[in-house]
Amino acid sequence: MNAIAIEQLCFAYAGGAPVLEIADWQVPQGSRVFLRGPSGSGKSTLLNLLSSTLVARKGQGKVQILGQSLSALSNRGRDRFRAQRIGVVFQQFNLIPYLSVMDNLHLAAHFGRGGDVRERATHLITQLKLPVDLLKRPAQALSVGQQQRVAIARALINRPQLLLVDEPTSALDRDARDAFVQLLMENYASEESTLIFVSHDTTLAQHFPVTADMRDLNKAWNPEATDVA
Ligand SMILES: Nc1ncnc2c1ncn2[C@@H]1O[C@H](COP(=O)(O)OP(=O)(O)OP(=O)(O)O)[C@@H](O)[C@H]1O
Repeated sequence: MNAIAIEQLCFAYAGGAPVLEIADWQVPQGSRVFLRGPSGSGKSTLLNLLSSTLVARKGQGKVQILGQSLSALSNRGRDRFRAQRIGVVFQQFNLIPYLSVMDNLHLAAHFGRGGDVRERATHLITQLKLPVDLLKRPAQALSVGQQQRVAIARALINRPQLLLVDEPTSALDRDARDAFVQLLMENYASEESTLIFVSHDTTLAQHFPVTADMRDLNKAWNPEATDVA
């Protein structure tokens, strides 16, 4: 099965010209894809459509995730689908600062598949090489690197089949970036799990068997209309 199947997508923000046009893009389950592209080429818009934070309206084409058409779901159905099947690590980690690490993980699990959250949280934190007593600390009392690991734990707590990662490494130095990608790969390895990793840092592409470039994928991208990073 494909983890992602896009057909005739032509997405515009309200009142604007199309910013994302993808005729056909399929990502088989189990793929690990490095997604690159200049600033403004539509990477975040694409990730938001894949996570169903944005939805292609009628006539804007088809986005299917794990065989499910996202526009066929109600808002509530999409929220449930996202919580149960998709994990995200976005640029801001979006941890709730005053809640403990455990409560942040509990909150994510509450909207997901359930099960023994405490045991799974402890297991993930250990796997991510963090001390277990960190679970009791408020998220705001952690270093940036620790918050990043907790954001990975939160994304993995519901055992997502699709993981979307958007440049969480931009604040880190080169060695820390490589370590982050390695950590992700080690902790998110199964034949069913699909990873889409967006970054400007092309040196990270070496960790991925497949690279996709928005300049090829997005026919609406016009380099003259946007600033190029
Ligand atoms: N909320 C929005 N409303 C209107 N236009 C938007 C909105 N968000 C993004 N755009 C436009 O959509 C296009 C693609 O932007 P997007 O943020 O997806 O690119 P990106 O490749 O992620 O860029 P960056 O690498 O700088 O984050 C740009 O022209 C941008 O100005």
